[in-house]
Amino acid sequence: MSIESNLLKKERQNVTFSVEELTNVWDGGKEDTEIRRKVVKVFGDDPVLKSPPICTMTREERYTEATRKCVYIFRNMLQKNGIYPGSKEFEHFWNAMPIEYTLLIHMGAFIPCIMSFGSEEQVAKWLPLSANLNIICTYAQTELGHGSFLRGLETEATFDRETQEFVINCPKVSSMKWWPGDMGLNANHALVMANLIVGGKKYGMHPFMVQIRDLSTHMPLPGVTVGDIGSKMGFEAIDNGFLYMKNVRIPRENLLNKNSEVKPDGTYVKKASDRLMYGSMVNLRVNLPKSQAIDVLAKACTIAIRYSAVRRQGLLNPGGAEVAVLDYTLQQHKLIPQLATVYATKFAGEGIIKKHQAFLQNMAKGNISDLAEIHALSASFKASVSEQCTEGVEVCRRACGGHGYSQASGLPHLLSKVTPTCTYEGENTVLYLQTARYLVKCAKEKAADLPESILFLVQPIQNARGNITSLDNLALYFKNRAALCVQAASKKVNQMSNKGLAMHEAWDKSSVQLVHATKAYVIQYIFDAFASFVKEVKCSKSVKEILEDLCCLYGLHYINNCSGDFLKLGILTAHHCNIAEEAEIALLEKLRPNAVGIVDAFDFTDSSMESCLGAYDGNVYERLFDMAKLSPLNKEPVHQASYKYLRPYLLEGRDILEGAKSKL
Ligand SMILES: CCCCC/C=C\C/C=C\C/C=C\C/C=C\CCCC(=O)SCCNC(=O)CCNC(=O)[C@H](O)C(C)(C)COP(=O)(O)OP(=O)(O)OC[C@H]1O[C@@H](n2cnc3c(N)ncnc32)[C@H](O)[C@@H]1OP(=O)(O)O
Ligand SMILES: Cc1cc2nc3c(=O)[nH]c(=O)nc-3n(C[C@H](O)[C@H](O)[C@H](O)COP(=O)(O)OP(=O)(O)OC[C@H]3O[C@@H](n4cnc5c(N)ncnc54)[C@H](O)[C@@H]3O)c2cc1C
Repeated sequence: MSIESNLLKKERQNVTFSVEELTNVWDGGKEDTEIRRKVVKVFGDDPVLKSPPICTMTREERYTEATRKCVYIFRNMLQKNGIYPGSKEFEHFWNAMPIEYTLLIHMGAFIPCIMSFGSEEQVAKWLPLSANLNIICTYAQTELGHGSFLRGLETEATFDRETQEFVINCPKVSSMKWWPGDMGLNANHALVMANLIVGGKKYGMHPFMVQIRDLSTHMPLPGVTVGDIGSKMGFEAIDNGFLYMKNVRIPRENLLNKNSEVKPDGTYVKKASDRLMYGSMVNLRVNLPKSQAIDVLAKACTIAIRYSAVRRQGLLNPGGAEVAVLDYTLQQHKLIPQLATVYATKFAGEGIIKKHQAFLQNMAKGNISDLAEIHALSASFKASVSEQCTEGVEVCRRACGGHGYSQASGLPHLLSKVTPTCTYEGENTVLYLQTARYLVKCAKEKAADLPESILFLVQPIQNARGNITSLDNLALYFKNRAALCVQAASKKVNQMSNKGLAMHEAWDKSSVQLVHATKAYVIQYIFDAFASFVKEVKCSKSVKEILEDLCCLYGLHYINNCSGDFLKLGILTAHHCNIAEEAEIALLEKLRPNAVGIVDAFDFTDSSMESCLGAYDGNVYERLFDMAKLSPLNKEPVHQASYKYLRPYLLEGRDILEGAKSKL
């Protein structure tokens, strides 16, 4: 056994709690752990799902492998293994997915859309076809010229009463659809968001089913120009695409008409609120943070913490042995708070998923009164989590020194996967501003008219009592800060507008404070949700203590990073800030011996991370060497390019050196 493996073994012997029990808490119960492991094993054991490591493949190979595997998974594995939406297996299905996948927009964005925008007949027509991969459909909303400002979208769907068709057109280059996943190569249909025009009148954005490729030849249909947008920062396996449509005709029935309809005579009938058009985005904002950001940070923590426990560099005691870098307080200060972020955002996110499910049940009964609250919450939660996880993964990557820059560490892949979560499904700043709008409105309301999650905004500020680092007091600081920040930002908007600025100008001039206030609001939500979870969870004392420490660390780390805010608002004194700083350092020291145990509890398989630094056995150096040998550049002992371009000068060098030798 290598020295490094031995070090990791010793770390595990020193853990003071049951790793298996923490895994159960993380998964949502013992039964969930069993189900997850069963799903992971079925996928892991299947030889069809084996591929070379992604860092040894070209983009084309990665796209091909991911498509091959995903077609196999969605056609052959899901049903066979009882993995269907609503089942426990489905909840844990992400943990079993290959490291790269395609067809995600088809499965994860289009299918939910057809369910929320389609009438019963339309769902009956399109759902079985798409579930069986008989059609592949992308979600084509963003255009080359517009992504955030949806009222600015330019693609048009004009009703032709004569033929009972819609004519789809992208009037300018900037109007072509750009970015949608699965669109460049795989899709033969697109759910196109286009401006509906009937009898010369514009009715705004509506969803249309548009066939873009021939079903037998897969060739683009007349009027359709479609392709892959090219190499990106990451997502190499995914065919994000462009789609330029010129006079593409679709039948009238292809307007997804659950919420609005165009009758054969051209009458436009609105059946539900326009805002439900945005429902598919709320759905993804609620559901994607876990698999696309939180689990990504959890993997980065697993890699960085295991590696830091075996990487020895420098001395703590002069004259002593070299220490594992995890023993440095500064390394702990980088990495252990990231673990706290993983836990806080995961348990807060579960609360939002439950709230969203309750909203959907009410909506089915015609009640959408909670729409504004769930929109505000999901928008700011997606923004905050994506930001925290992206920053966290980069901290983990840099904490691994030089090896963190190598693809073999798995960290660049994780970083390039988490970074676009700040942009897709709503650019973060734009989403924060949406929530700000809601908060400013709420700040003017009476308590009786507000949902519970927002009541603190209008309630009197309470003073903390007792131990300043207790979870209750930390929760109170976050609430007080959020309330004061929202009130201050609202006040600024009002003052600007009272001075004579138009409302939109007053809003823009206050937008820095508005986004700041929204961040304060969502952090208080996340902290509060995590603290409530920790209080209520049923588990042993030792596991509870780990969770309490992580929760406290999450709060303290955040406060210490922006203590200026708490001081400015009079929530904390300089004395409090000193106590908070020392309390954080003490918690790092306390959690250090359990750090490897806490990441082990995530229970990621080695194959789900493809990391030479983060594998369970800690054999980092052998793995790095083995992976380097697999580099396509090492296929031959002499690479043709170096031979071809360098040889003349090397020969010169040889003659000089050999001449020098003969003179000696
Ligand atoms: C087989 C496995 C599948 C499992 C799937 C499970 C999970 C899925 C997981 C993973 C999926 C994985 C990976 C996904 C990878 C990539 C996906 C990327 C997909 C995309 O990337 S896809 C494009 C998304 N692209 C956007 O995201 C555009 C952002 N841009 C907007 O979203 C709007 O354009 C906005 C908000 C800026 C409009 O701003 P605006 O100021 O112009 O507003 P507007 O006048 O239009 O709205 C007036 C009133 O509507 C309210 N309102 C607005 N939005 C609402 C909403 N959502 N719900 C309820 N109410 C809403 C307002 O609050 C206002 O209310 P009020 O007047 O009362 O204040
Ligand atoms: C990997 C990936 C996958 C994607 N998949 C899909 C998909 O499947 N389907 C799809 O339709 N789209 C998809 N998209 C597109 C994505 O949804 C958009 O890129 C996103 O919504 C942001 O819009 P934008 O690009 O227009 O950014 P812009 O809005 O142009 O943002 C540029 C800058 O302007 C700022 N800004 C914009 N508006 C305001 C404002 N009102 N106030 C202050 N600042 C503002 C932003 O904060 C940002 O800093 C994907 C994108 C990526 C990167």
